[in-house]
Amino acid sequence: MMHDVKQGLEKGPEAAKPAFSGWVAATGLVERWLARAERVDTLLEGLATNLSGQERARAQHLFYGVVRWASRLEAAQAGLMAHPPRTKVKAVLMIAGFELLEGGPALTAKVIHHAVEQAKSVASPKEARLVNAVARKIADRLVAAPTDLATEFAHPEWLVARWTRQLGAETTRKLLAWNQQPAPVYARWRIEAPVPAFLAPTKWAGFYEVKAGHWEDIRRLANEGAIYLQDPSTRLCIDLLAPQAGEVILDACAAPGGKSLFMADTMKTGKIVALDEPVAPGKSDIRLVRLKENLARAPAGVEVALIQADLTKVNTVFYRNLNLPESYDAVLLDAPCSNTGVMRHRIDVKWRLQDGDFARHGQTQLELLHAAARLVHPGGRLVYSTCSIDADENESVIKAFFDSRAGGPFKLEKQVLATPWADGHDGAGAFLLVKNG
Ligand SMILES: C[S@@+](CC[C@H](N)C(=O)[O-])C[C@H]1O[C@@H](n2cnc3c(N)ncnc32)[C@H](O)[C@@H]1O
Repeated sequence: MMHDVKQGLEKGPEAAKPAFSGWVAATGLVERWLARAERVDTLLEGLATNLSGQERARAQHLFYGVVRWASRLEAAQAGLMAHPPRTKVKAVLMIAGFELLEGGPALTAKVIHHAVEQAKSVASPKEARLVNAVARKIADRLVAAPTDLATEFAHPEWLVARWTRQLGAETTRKLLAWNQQPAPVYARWRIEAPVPAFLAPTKWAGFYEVKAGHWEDIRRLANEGAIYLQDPSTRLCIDLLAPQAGEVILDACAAPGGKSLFMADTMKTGKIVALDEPVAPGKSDIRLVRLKENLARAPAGVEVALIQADLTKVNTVFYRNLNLPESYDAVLLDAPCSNTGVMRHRIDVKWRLQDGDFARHGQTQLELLHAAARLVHPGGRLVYSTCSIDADENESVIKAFFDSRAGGPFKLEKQVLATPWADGHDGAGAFLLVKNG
């Protein structure tokens, strides 16, 4: 049977839905990722719904594994073939390579046999013979001990060099090893009801680790609003902001709304204005769709308003014209960032990131911070937060703010910097700035 590049992906409602295996679905995902550099989360959203829960989990596991280890898997097949294979065949070899890395030498024969059998249908019998010959050499290369951190942990060299300069080699190794581990799924429990047994308590109050094999239950609980899937690190900025009942709060970079909902759950009564920038032409509006869905789940006592605007371009008249407050008891600025604290979840970030991005983000973050600061009531609170572990996006932004005139009325009350290797969850930065009364 021949499949096209969309194997395992939805082709529209009219298309027949054959029951693909997770392995075959993973080949389709890897092929598209290799061919067009589509984002991992976008590709997964399109994964066929006719896969069983187990096969879906398998597809995701293999796809994530390949993306996590991409540079090492690419290096293992480099120069082994006289001509570059079709992307489909490269995808087969990369999945087999990941299984070889994961399973170790004891599984070599089994993994290669399976990959060859799959290649016969996914690609062609001739290409299956190529897979058979090449996969053996890949297996030999993958057992050889890597000589440097970037190769060993499949990260870009420049990023490893940057972290080594900032953190030292030992901590960088811990961070790299952390990033390469499959991430547990965490749920924040939102309702007054007994927590089901497939949610295991964690040391972070209100957060539970989802046990494997319960995806349908999780989907149902999320749809019912009993849980919200988010990492325990998300609590840090909310704890600093400490939303109070009856307050009027601006979530200045709100989409997809995980923290808006967290604040609404914490305050139980009051008002949240959730702002995020308009969707650029040709871009997906999925984050705003999710924001709307999440705001709709806020407790009844919390009034919510959603606005699409560029925070840096609107002034108080804009809010007044919308009948919204011109200043707020508290403002959360959860700024766009490099995502270096969440690379265990956002597995393709490292392949997109560039060295210059840190300075670029820092500049944007400072502009956003200036804009957010203008919207804080006298005596009000402003929390600046990122999911970055980089000082250029955390301490340096706060320092530049206090070095400017806009920082004058504010005092830095408290700051939290979470790092995965020390805290055991995603990395994050959060800074509480209080405005003079
Ligand atoms: C880290 S995300 C926010 C995540 C969100 N707080 C949550 O917990 O779900 C940063 C957000 O900032 C938004 N953003 C970036 N620049 C903006 C701007 N100039 N004005 C408003 N929103 C902006 C992005 O669209 C993105 O949704």
